[in-house]
Amino acid sequence: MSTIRIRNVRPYGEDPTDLYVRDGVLVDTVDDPDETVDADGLVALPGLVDLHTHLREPGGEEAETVATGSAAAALGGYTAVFAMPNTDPVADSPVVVEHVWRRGREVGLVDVHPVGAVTVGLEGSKLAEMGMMAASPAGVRVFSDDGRCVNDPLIMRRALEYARALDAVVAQHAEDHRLTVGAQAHEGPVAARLGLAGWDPTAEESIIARDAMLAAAAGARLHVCHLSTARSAEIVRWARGTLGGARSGFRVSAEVTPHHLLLTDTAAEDYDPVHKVNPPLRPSADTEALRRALADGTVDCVATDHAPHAVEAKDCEWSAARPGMLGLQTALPVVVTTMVATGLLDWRGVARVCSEAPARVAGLADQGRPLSPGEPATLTLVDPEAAWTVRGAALASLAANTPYEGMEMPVSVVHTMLRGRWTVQDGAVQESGEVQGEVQDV
Ligand SMILES: NC(=O)N[C@@H](CC(=O)O)C(=O)O
Ligand SMILES: [Zn+2]
Ligand SMILES: [Zn+2]
Repeated sequence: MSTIRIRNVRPYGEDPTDLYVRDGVLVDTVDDPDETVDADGLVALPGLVDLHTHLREPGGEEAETVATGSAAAALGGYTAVFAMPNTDPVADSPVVVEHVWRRGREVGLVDVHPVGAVTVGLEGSKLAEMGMMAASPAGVRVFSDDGRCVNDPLIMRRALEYARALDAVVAQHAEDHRLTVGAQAHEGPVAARLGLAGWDPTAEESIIARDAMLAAAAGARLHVCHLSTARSAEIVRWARGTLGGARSGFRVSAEVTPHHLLLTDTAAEDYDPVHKVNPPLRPSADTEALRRALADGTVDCVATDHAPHAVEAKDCEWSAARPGMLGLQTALPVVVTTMVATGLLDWRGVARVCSEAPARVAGLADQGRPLSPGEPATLTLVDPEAAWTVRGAALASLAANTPYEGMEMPVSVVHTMLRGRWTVQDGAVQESGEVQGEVQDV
């Protein structure tokens, strides 16, 4: 492998320096590097890690594939993504998770870690082969029925007990489905005025409280997917403190999506299903509380919930449309808009919530690492001044369902590097077509 000098770069937005790479690892210095890149004051961050991505393969290849989703991820500054199992077939067995994992390695743009389903077919009634998925080459350590909630408390308890034994985490899509039958938008004055059936926030909050208690009793790790209300954050805070206390092994973590930090329920006023998402967009009091909870560490990290949908699934009346929106290429700029421009986080904080914390939640050893000698050369270089305008058709995803169409984003990802190899240079994907570096085998 080669040696690289990245000149005049600002790690975490701090003082300019040079970074050196040898054989995929950051080193103190290199004499006579094979390649020199002038970063011209770009901000360097550890490669971003997304705990919540829908890559749609297998079965949904009209909306996204491992290849197109990996390209979108790399362009967004990501070096690792967790692919949700609500595919067709569902990723509830070693054969499906291995397929996704192998495709990720073949594409080679980001580390693709399959999330295993908690229950067979996401049906909520019978536990999936969690142990077999954990033992497979895909080394599954995150389990979720995302898209659906593990609603049955006894199944959830058993899943948490297995997860604890496997040193894995259960990521819950917190939604009591009994409370959201037919729900279309956040239950409140906006939905009432628009004539859309309300999605009761208690459906989310009650499951988070219940799961925190089940996880504490099991001494297990629970991760809350796409937390969306102020009260949900309060419950996580309580679970960490009062409930957490002396219980060994118990830990609750939580993620918030960029769209729940920026957009509010009034977005539905245009009846454009591009704004339909699960959980629904909430009022501004919630968005603001979520920003504060992310800043103070109550919410650990940002996760995109990148949910590509084919035109047919979105180009229809609101109630018939599928929920979900694109996120990988707009996540970092939205975090800058909502958290950095508002003074809630600096670039160190962005590295924490977009890279270090998600890597820690998922137990990744070689992602979310400091930008220091001896660490993997896995990073992204961001131009903090380069604004761009979002065009769904120009994004790398096969689908175009971005809620930010025509919106100006304040920063641009310029280069992304995975273990010493450029996956993106000057905003363009560098195709590799082969497995690069070491992906954590088990
Ligand atoms: N978020 C969504 O609205 N949709 C997700 C499922 C999910 O994350 O619950 C999808 O798979 O499309
Ligand atoms: Zn979900
Ligand atoms: Zn999801």
